[in-house]
Amino acid sequence: MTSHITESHTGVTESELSQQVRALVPAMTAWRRDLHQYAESGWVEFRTASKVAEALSQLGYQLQLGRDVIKAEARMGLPPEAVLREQEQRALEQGAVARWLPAFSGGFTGLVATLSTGRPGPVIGFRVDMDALDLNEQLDEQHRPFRDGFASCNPGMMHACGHDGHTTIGIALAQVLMAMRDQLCGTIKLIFQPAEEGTRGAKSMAEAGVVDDVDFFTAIHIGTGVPAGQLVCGNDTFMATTKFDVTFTGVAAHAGGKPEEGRNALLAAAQAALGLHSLPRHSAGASRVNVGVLQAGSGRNVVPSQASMKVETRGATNEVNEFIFQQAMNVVAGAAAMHGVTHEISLMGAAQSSTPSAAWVRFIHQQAEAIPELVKIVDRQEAAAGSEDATYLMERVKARGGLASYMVFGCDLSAGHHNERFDFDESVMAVAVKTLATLALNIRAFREDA
Ligand SMILES: O=C(O)C[C@H](NC(=O)Cc1c[nH]c2ccccc12)C(=O)O
Repeated sequence: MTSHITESHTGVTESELSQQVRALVPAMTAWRRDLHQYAESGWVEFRTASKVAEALSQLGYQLQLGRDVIKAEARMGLPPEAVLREQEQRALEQGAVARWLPAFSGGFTGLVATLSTGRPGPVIGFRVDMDALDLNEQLDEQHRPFRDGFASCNPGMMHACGHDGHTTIGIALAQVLMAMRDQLCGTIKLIFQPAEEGTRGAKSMAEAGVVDDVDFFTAIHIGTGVPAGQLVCGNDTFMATTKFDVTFTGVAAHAGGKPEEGRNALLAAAQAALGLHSLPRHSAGASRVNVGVLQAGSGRNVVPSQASMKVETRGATNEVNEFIFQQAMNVVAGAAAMHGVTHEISLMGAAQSSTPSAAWVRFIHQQAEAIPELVKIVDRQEAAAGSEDATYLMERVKARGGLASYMVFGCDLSAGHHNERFDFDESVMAVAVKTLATLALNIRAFREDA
């Protein structure tokens, strides 16, 4: 760990950093709107990742790409091969930087950019995510991205969770830190992650070892209901979650003439959906179940032989989620048995719960006090629980003796996350860049027992 570092505060003035960031505001807006317009869902962020690679390589960062930062077998919820190929081609047509694409081909759309200062000091890791949601953007004049001509041009893909902002923050942070590298020590690692939605990407980056040398780690999010001007230094409300698909396979038959020869997959799925939503709870904390998709059958007079469901379980702790998930497996198997059909389960995504490191949260809190735009700084929030696969990276850092956190930068939103009218006040990006740069510039001042 890094508590032995005793050099004094770097004395970086807020105004110098402010100037750097202010100069980048027009570029940040342009970046964000470009990424918003060419929204790419999880594992197909070919254009996005290539643009990030091009920008950071030009800045002089050392890059690790694709398979070097993503463990193939640990990826979850990957689209079919044909979709990956088609989306890569589309990215090329939409201006992806061709020379980087081979590294990302086949669903390896992540990268890590490293700045080694050459001066002794800790490794600081910042994680941003790059993927859009599977959602059609609202196309009307009331929605600013449409009005101002930067609504998504990719059907069924929309940045409705702010990851276009996160990616932009990562790029701008890279610029600021490179410009101020003489005032930095140690090593900065900027982690650009694919497929956060559905909690599918982070595990593969954790298992590739991208944070194994990281002493101080934070992931970030904007919005999530936190008011503008507010910073949450150590968000700790993430639920553990398991995402899975179920397919039921029965036997089709004449619904009038020989129904007894059929095995009804639709009824098995319906039975399972009701059973899943009536699972017993756990005394150790909150839990959730959601059957988000159920599709079955092929025709009115045919006993349905096929059904599929997309399901998620969540729990306040890993233990609660595991309990709910195991119950869910029993329900699915039971429903299949009732109707004499077979079933298959595919794991599509997962995340853990994780608690930020108290000493690092304290440091973030102290450093954030110097950012004038932050009018309220809190360590944690009681919030409607969501999930985050950055928890895999947090847990990996902590398991190796590093400190980890998850910061949320509040901002005004036009609609809730995952809504087709979602948009955010872009000024939050500069605030985030300033705050994260401050952490890196002042890391020498960190004290375990401060
Ligand atoms: O499980 C997922 O697919 C991830 C997705 N994650 C988010 O929406 C991020 C998120 C939700 N709630 C919060 C609160 C703070 C930061 C980030 C978030 C979710 O919970 O559905």
